[in-house]
Amino acid sequence: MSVQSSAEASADRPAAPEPPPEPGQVVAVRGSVIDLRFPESALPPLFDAVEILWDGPERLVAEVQSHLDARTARAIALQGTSGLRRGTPARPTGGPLTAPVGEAVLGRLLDVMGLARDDGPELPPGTPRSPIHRPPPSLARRSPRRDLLETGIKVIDLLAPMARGGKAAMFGGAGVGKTVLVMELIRKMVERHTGISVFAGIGERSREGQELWEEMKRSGVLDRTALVFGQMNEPPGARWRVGLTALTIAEHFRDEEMLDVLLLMDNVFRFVQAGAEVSGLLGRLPSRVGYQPTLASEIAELEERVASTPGAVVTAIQAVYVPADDFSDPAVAELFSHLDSSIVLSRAMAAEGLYPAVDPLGSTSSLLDPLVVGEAHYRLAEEVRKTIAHYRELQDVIALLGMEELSAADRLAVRRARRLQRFLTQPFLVTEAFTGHGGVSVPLEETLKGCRAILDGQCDDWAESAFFMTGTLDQIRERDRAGRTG
Ligand SMILES: Nc1ncnc2c1ncn2[C@@H]1O[C@H](COP(=O)(O)OP(=O)(O)OP(=O)(O)O)[C@@H](O)[C@H]1O
Repeated sequence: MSVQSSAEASADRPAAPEPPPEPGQVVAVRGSVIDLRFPESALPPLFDAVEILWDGPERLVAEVQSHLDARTARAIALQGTSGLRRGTPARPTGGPLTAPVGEAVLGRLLDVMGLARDDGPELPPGTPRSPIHRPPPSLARRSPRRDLLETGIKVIDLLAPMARGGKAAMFGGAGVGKTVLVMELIRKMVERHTGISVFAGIGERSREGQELWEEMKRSGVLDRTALVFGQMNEPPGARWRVGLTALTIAEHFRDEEMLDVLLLMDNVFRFVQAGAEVSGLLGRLPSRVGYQPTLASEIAELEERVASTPGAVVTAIQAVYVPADDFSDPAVAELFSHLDSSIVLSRAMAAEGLYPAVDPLGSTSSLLDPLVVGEAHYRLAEEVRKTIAHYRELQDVIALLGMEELSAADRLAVRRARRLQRFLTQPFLVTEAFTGHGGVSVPLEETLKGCRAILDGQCDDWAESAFFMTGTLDQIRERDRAGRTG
């Protein structure tokens, strides 16, 4: 019997396929944090995904966050880890987490991993996937747009105009109307938007996701929309990464299919909050107000990727929860700096029922510039702000001494400011069911005409109540007349 040397034997055989990556194993589990040990040559790089080969209720994937030594990685799980034991095998996937992209995701509701979470079938096996971590487009490839996007919402079009291809956010404390405003914008824009829409539901209630799904179905735009959810009942890892999954889907449509994208994110604060939870779980020292030390870079990592390129436009609308109504909160302050339009919702206005409770003085937009909106619009907006600001200054005096103590000029200013405040309210399409008022859309031209007329004193004698929750000046005139004759 002849014995072949091992070298001869391997020369005779055809080349063997690459062996699978060396499996590692779980060495510690603390909630969502998993420590994994690998052979030294197989330690996965930072941000790579590792599959935990367990027999738990669902697929378990973790993202590497740090290297404890040459063989041990610390990772954050994207699903629940309850029941996971030390010694469970784990295999690096050879790259970062990927999201399914393209045609197949339209009309579907997905989770952070891109798994279908609606009642439909799994995505087709050949669906292309893209890594969720990638750099933002270079400055040379960005094409900032300054085309006005008329929303039909008076106060926004007048004081914080939005841009097609820009980034806008609604800021506000709990229950002041962020979600209602985002839903209204979706209703108004999605139907006339010709591209596709991507919605990221980050850390909010599952019920809201369900309502949105129904809303999209009703308005017939679901087949042009992808919804990605990581809601408040999911682990921090899922809430932290779900925004990137949605962005990856949006980027594919922008870069590969050259389609305009409407990107909606509710709620970006929950992304920051999830990042803070992850940071704490990983044992990093907190920074200001307990936030993660990487707060600014995490926000930039998300926001910088929301960009328009010469081929296609990405218009982003975001909701931002403001904890304890504190606008100096570091996360909120950091987010402000990334936006074109910041729409601030005021609790005092919501308490008075002045919906949408958009604060005329706190809301800003880089588009409110004479070179973009024109000199007349710009001056009018400034005049509206000045009149309302003056009224606010006088409010304490009025509360203490009454209107009678004001000068005639101040009384007139108060009269006009109150009419302006009411003129800037309007009923929404999405609130028809519970307010009983039919929703209205007001063209910018009509908004400007109305404000001009109020400031010029043409409506000083009209009943104040006629201005509340209506549309154009003509409708208000009719209401006022009806009130007098009726
Ligand atoms: N434009 C509006 N017209 C009438 N009512 C409104 C309007 N906006 C908000 N509301 C009232 O305020 C409630 C809370 O609104 P919404 O859920 O949008 O707040 P939110 O800021 O998203 O709250 P949270 O931070 O708790 O999610 C609504 O259920 C509704 O009763």
